[in-house]
Amino acid sequence: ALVTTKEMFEKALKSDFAVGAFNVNNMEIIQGIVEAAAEEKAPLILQVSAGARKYAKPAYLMKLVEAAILDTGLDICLHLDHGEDFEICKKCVDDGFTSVMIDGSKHPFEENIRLTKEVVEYAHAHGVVVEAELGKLAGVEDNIKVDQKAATYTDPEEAAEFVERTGVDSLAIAIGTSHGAYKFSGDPSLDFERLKKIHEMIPNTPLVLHGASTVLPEFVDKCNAYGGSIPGAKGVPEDMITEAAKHGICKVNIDTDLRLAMTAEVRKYLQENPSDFDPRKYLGPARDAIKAMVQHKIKNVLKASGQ
Ligand SMILES: O=C(COP(=O)(O)O)N(O)CCCOP(=O)(O)O
Ligand SMILES: [Zn+2]
Repeated sequence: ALVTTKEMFEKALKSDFAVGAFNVNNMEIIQGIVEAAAEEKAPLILQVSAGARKYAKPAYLMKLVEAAILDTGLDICLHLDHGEDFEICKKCVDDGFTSVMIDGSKHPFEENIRLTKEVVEYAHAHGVVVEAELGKLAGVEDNIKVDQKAATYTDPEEAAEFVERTGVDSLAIAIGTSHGAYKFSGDPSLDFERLKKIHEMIPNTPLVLHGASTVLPEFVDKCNAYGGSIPGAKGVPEDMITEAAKHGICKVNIDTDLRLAMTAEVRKYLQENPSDFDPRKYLGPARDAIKAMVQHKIKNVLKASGQ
């Protein structure tokens, strides 16, 4: 069935695992992710950004997720990723999403609170949970661009006041991650001291980590070997994600690692099979690559198998 994150986050908050939140925008990506979660018997969040809604059209995405539930019997949370304003959050609540993010992190503190409260009121009235964001991620990813200088990490005291005043169900925090494939110019590092302080201040609030892709070198190399060019791409080491799940992180956003796995596979297939032109020939292996990546994340990084 379509479920909220309430139950899965209650469990994740008490244990050392985190729930994978994977971005979707087409059939093969949804199928690959869902098959992996079904095999791992793991809790699952499928998340749709504004860009994905524009790309695939809301009706298609909703029906694909309903089909996934019909096909597997899985409980799945359908989540709006980075909702910019009340309107898109309302639209998704009305469309049947079970969770929405209102990302007010680019606004001043008081405006972020006002906007988040407005969404919480509407969503809760319809049985939908809300994720908000405090602190700014750096980095670039489609519509999500934050100038490095303005990137400021989450303040633990502000986080406590924010959660108290908004009633939000989960909080996305900034502790050094950023969207996309170029997260660090130097050595990767997360501010674990800050994470522990935030978790101490709001121990009952599930925390969310955006920009949590590892940008696995194996897939960067594979992309580059078959016509790609993404030198210097670097993400968050997987052991840091596993560690973060021990200190309040309950939801881990992963998009870039899926993109790399899928793109590497398509590049490889097309280069090795110049006479093929049946999309099933390369979208099939791409789907398998998504499934393998998600299974790896659930099993070895999020430790969410069987949860
Ligand atoms: O946190 C993440 C992904 O982090 P990652 O890049 O480390 O996978 N997200 O919220 C995904 C944002 C995707 O937005 P868009 O569809 O506009 O490109
Ligand atoms: Zn994000």
